Amino acid sequence: MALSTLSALAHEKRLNSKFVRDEDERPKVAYNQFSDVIPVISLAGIDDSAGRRSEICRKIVEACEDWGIFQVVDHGVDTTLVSEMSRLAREFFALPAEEKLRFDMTGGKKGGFIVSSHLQGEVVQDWREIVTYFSYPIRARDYSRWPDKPEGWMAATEVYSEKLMGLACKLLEVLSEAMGLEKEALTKACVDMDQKVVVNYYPKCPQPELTLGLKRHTDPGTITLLLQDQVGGLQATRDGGKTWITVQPVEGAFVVNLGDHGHYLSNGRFKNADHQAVVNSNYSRLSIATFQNPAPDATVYPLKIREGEKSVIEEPITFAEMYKRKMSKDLELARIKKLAKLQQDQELEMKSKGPREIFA
Ligand SMILES: O=C1C[C@@H](c2ccc(O)c(O)c2)Oc2cc(O)cc(O)c21
Ligand SMILES: O=C(O)CCC(=O)C(=O)O
Ligand SMILES: [Fe+2]
Repeated sequence: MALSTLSALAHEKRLNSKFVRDEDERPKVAYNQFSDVIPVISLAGIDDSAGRRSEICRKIVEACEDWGIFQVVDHGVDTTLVSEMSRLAREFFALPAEEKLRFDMTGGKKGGFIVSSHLQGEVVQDWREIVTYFSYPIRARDYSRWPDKPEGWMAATEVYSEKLMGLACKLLEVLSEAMGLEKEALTKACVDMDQKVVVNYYPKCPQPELTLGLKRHTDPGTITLLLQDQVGGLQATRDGGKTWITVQPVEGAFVVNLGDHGHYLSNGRFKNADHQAVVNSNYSRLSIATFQNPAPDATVYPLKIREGEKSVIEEPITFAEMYKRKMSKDLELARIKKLAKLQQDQELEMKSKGPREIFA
């Protein structure tokens, strides 16, 4: 059975088996057990080179070296626009299934609505619905894949995309300077920057301890700006998934995280944040991720290799190739995991049966 939306499953008592994760992948920390280790940085005064700028830049760079994640407030994106975006996004997910499915993107359509994972071939499903649209470069926009409901959504998303592109470029300027390069170095390395907006909706979940809203990953692109509501669920790890922290939601803030491209361009100096989203049975949750990616044919190679360092990348490759390799690696890992699980189940079955039953 193909999944249409999660609404029906959300009302069941037990979690549908398609969403049940292996024990090692299940949440280790609650969605609302917040940590304050991820810094919240005010950008007020960032354009004033004689004033607070150097202090702000220092904090941003420290956070990128430490976790690859920080939050920004006083970022200059209008608060009314931000709350309009959240309100309209929530209204979209509250539409009847057939309205959302008018934008169904199964079968590889570029943008629209889909349930769960974007990775075909994943064995276990993520407990989320998404609506996504490609906003930059402007010439590549396909408005027929942008939802036309609720009213006002399209106009709000256009302005939102433009403002977030501006904020992302400003943050990349800070990181370029920290690498001892010209301000535009990172944006230039993206050639013609792509932007993709993914709105994640995580319905209430009957057994949240068995599943994830979005499995552990690093974002592939340069930098991601995430707007989250006050529920909580975004988690990060710095030790390969042994321990996790839940990011404290801050009203009106953007969570900023670096992706693989940002990590490689800095030759590993800036971390690509390793993160996931957990769900809960009390509240549904909404987050809006704005991915800033390089153009597919942009070259991926460190912009600066410090003395005594080796490049983290063997040879220059295109972003399209980097993305393809990441996807195949993710799928290969999923395949190995599935095989290992099958084998383990078979061994358990053999052990539970006596030799007479097996050879009978
Ligand atoms: O949905 C996501 C999450 C994330 C991601 C990308 C690639 C992976 O292999 C992975 O495990 C997670 O970043 C994204 C980047 C995009 O451009 C689109 C997405 O839908 C996503
Ligand atoms: O919803 C969240 O908190 C995380 C979303 C995310 O990591 C993503 O969309 O890539
Ligand atoms: Fe992510």
